[in-house]
Amino acid sequence: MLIVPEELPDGGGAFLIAWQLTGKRVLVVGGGEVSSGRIRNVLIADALVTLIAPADSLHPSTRFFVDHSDRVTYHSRLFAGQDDLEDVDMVLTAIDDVEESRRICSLCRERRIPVNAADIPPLCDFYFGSQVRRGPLQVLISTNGNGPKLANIIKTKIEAALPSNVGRAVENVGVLRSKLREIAPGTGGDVSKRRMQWMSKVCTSWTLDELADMDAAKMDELLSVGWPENRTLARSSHKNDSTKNLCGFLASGRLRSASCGFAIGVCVTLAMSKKEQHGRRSPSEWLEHASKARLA
Ligand SMILES: C[C@@]1(CC(=O)O)C2=NC(=C\c3[nH]c(c(CCC(=O)O)c3CC(=O)O)Cc3[nH]c(c(CC(=O)O)c3CCC(=O)O)/C=C3\N/C(=C\2)[C@@H](CCC(=O)O)[C@]3(C)CC(=O)O)/[C@H]1CCC(=O)O
Ligand SMILES: NC(=O)c1ccc[n+]([C@@H]2O[C@H](COP(=O)([O-])OP(=O)(O)OC[C@H]3O[C@@H](n4cnc5c(N)ncnc54)[C@H](O)[C@@H]3O)[C@@H](O)[C@H]2O)c1
Repeated sequence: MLIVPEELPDGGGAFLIAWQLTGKRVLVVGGGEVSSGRIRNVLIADALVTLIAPADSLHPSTRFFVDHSDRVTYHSRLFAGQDDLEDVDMVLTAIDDVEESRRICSLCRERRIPVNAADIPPLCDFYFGSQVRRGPLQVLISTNGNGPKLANIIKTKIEAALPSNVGRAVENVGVLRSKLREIAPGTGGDVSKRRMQWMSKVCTSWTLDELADMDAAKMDELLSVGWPENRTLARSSHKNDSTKNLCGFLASGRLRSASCGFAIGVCVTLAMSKKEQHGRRSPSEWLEHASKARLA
């Protein structure tokens, strides 16, 4: 829920976004080691790369991308001028010539093409950051130019703190969301609101391990039983078979008897004590715990 702010935010930060580059053309100028890192970063985002750099100066990893990726178009020469900027959506310079970087950046600015000049912050429209990637999970660590090495050190801490299955959990939630959109399509309005509320409930009531272990059958059950009845069938409340059937049955509202309330109470208590015993945490609880424990 959006709370009306009491004061304006402090400035001095950068705008953090997950820029979508699928099918966009990125020009990389320079073929050294830094260039190869840049190429890798934009290939991960499915960009189309044009590389301009003399062949005799290509770093082996840059050469590898030229030789193995059909998304990389290579020109063995120096940057020629504005014609090289035709139909380009983003420019990354990684050259050992600050004056030439300056010239390329000003040509880009004339065309309003976003540009990064490696290690020359005043010329950059955006900075690179240190990155953690686990499947579709992407964490960007930026010190906003204050300490790139520190960004790298913090990245290592975050990597060590993340559970190994976090990427799988995110992937599964993505699959579940797209399946949900198939059975409950539409943008905006009540259906969208209901979808968002239900997905939020699934993410908060299932543990990270459970989300990571969610298979196709479990997703189908969630969508065919949980979604219509607005329940999340959180596995922690029906892990063993005796409670599973009873709780599922009772909570579905199909059994109408005087014993109903008592039975549900027992199931919930059992499930809750089980949850406490194993100390399982939902992703949001886990993140809160991890940030306190590891980054303190
Ligand atoms: C994240 C990462 C991505 C990447 O570039 O690939 C990155 N630098 C990385 C490493 C790194 N860079 C440098 C060192 C040596 C130690 C040190 O100086 O601290 C190390 C550490 C190492 O090599 O281990 C030197 C350096 N970097 C910049 C300057 C110029 C200046 O500050 O004026 C100088 C000094 C040159 C000099 O002194 O002459 C500038 C920038 N570097 C940035 C990003 C942007 C700000 C990011 C942020 O603040 O978060 C920004 C502003 C522009 C940009 O390039 O986009 C990558 C981490 C990869 C990883 O995760 O391991
Ligand atoms: N951000 C970082 O982590 C980081 C780390 C090291 C260096 N750097 C900086 O990045 C830049 C590149 O570093 P590197 O180690 O890859 O350098 P490098 O010297 O290995 O490679 C430079 C490349 O640029 C090419 N080049 C030079 N002028 C060109 C032009 N006009 N047109 C096309 N290609 C041209 C060269 O032929 C070569 O392929 C340097 O300015 C360096 O200070 C950044």
